[in-house]
Amino acid sequence: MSEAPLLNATAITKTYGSQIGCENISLDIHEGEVLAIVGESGSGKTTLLNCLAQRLPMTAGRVSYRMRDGTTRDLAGLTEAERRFLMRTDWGFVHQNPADGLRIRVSAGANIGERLMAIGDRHYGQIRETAHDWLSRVEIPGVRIDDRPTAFSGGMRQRLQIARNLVTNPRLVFMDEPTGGLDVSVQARLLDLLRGLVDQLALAAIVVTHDLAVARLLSHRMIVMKGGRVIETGLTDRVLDDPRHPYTQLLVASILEV
Ligand SMILES: Nc1ncnc2c1ncn2[C@@H]1O[C@H](COP(=O)(O)OP(=O)(O)OP(=O)(O)O)[C@@H](O)[C@H]1O
Repeated sequence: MSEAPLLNATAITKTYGSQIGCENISLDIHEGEVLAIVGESGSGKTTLLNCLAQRLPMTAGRVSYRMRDGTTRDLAGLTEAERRFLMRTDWGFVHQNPADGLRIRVSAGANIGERLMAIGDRHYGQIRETAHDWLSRVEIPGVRIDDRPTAFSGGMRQRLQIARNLVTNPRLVFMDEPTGGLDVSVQARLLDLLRGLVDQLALAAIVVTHDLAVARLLSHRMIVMKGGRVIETGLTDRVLDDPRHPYTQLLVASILEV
């Protein structure tokens, strides 16, 4: 892992009127590191993720990012064009609902190809070949390349969304409950696939999940949120095997009882 963090967040707060979304959160993420954000419903996980990914304006705080050219930039200072370019190239965002991250009316191949075209690729044959290659990497048969995502199962759609995000070789991928809403057996397979891709590509990822098994399998480090605040943070195995905060102890115990 490189020493300077890829992304640094300092004292992030987001309020919705008088309602606190998340409060005074600071964190670092390094290249190739997977961070899980866990906590009960309403604890502020999605709010934090969306602030980090610049999808939601923060009430206070700062996010800086080490760009591909090596310079570290305060993301509030990016121009709209720079911000869009960053999101299309170096970042990915995997939504819980694949329909939010796909263009549902165009083919699977076009869903992948579109990201490549957005960064300037113009060679149709090459784009199609890359799309084909990515479909097989996410275990979608190449013969389905011209099918629309509407003809896919939930698991296939989610795998397509992942391919669409990874085709530009991002260094950081944000994921909001990537296995939520799928059958348990489909979840397990998707999680396996995700873990393989994250390893192979040495991706950094920030993964929101309420499922501690997802955190255990995917992440190196985790933060536990409650009421908009971080109440515990540490290496995933340490937090899950030896939780220190009473709330984390409760969270871990409730899973073990199931
Ligand atoms: N658009 C909004 N307007 C007002 N309050 C909001 C809005 N979005 C979130 N909140 C509030 O902010 C707090 C954090 O919500 P958030 O969705 O970030 O939690 P979460 O941990 O992601 O929950 P879940 O797991 O249910 O998605 C909650 O109290 C929620 O009601």
